[in-house]
Amino acid sequence: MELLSNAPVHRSVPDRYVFPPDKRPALLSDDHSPDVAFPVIDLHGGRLPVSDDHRHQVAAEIIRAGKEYGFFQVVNHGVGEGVVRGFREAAAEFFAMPAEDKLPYCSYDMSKRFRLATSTSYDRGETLYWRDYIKFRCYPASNENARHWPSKPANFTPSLIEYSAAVHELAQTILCLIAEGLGLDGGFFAGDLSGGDTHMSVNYYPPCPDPTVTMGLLAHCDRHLLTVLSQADVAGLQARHGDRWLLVHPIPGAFVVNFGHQMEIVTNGVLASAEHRAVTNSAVARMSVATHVHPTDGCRIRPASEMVHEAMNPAKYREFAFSEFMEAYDAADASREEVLQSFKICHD
Ligand SMILES: O=C(O)CCC(=O)C(=O)O
Ligand SMILES: [Fe+2]
Repeated sequence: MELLSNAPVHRSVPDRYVFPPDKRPALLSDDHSPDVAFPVIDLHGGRLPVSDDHRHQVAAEIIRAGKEYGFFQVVNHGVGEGVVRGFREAAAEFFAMPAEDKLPYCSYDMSKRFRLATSTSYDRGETLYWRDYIKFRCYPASNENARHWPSKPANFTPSLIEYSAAVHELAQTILCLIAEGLGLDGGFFAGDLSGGDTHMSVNYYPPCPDPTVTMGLLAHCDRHLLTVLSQADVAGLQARHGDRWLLVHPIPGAFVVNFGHQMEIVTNGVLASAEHRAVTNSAVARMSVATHVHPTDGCRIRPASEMVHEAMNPAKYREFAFSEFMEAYDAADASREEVLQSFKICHD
């Protein structure tokens, strides 16, 4: 496997990374226009605000942002700066290791519990994406999960344990606020809907000599319930809003939050999962750390009864086990419409 993180610095983009013009990342909109910034929500330290009024206000902000964009950023979220920095540094050190140290982890076998690869497994076309990544289960830090984590660099495991526990707590707080904002019981998403092992993707995009002809990551929706992503201070993430791709402007220290397919299905379409993708830049390497909250494999997924009204708003999706969705997602190469097709109920 040819890793970008071990390649010599490229002076031009090799042909195998050059996309045909219709697949290149031209922004469909003016991303500088001030009216299209994704909402930034202050979480007041990350614990659930105690006063009901205050909590309702934050919950309402989240639902407003979620309905309009499917993406928002959170600040003052309670995850310590040092915790984020600690894991980001360890992950960056991992990508910087010599090829021979990384070789044992290289694999395209999606069942591997810790794997390093380049490009993506979801686009079987010839062109490669300008990206290396690691994927693994990051929480809980059980023996079953932790024994697959790399022993080098030495600070990888301790910093991951701290980071994942803090992001897990933040995700649960956000899920609680989402539930309350939708008029559901605060614990609605606790339990099986968010109780699967949490997965992590760390994406590494080295500087690219010509970002206009390459892509970092293909357009996709996340397959699980909720994503909490750190992109630090380097831009590259774009989210679809209507027919436009908008840049998610980096705010140092903030987390980007977006909904996966399961959130869209459980809320019967109210909180839709937005497509997103990553573009490259020529100046600096970019690293994003995406934490994906999963249902348990056997969890039965269906639109919540509170979100369904037989006459006015019938269920848009049939019931299924989460593991069935995972298989359909792989088979559909992550294409939003194709994957949802086999779970939709037609009402006409
Ligand atoms: O690099 C990014 O900002 C996007 C990563 C992403 O969408 C993912 O890992 O699912
Ligand atoms: Fe994603």
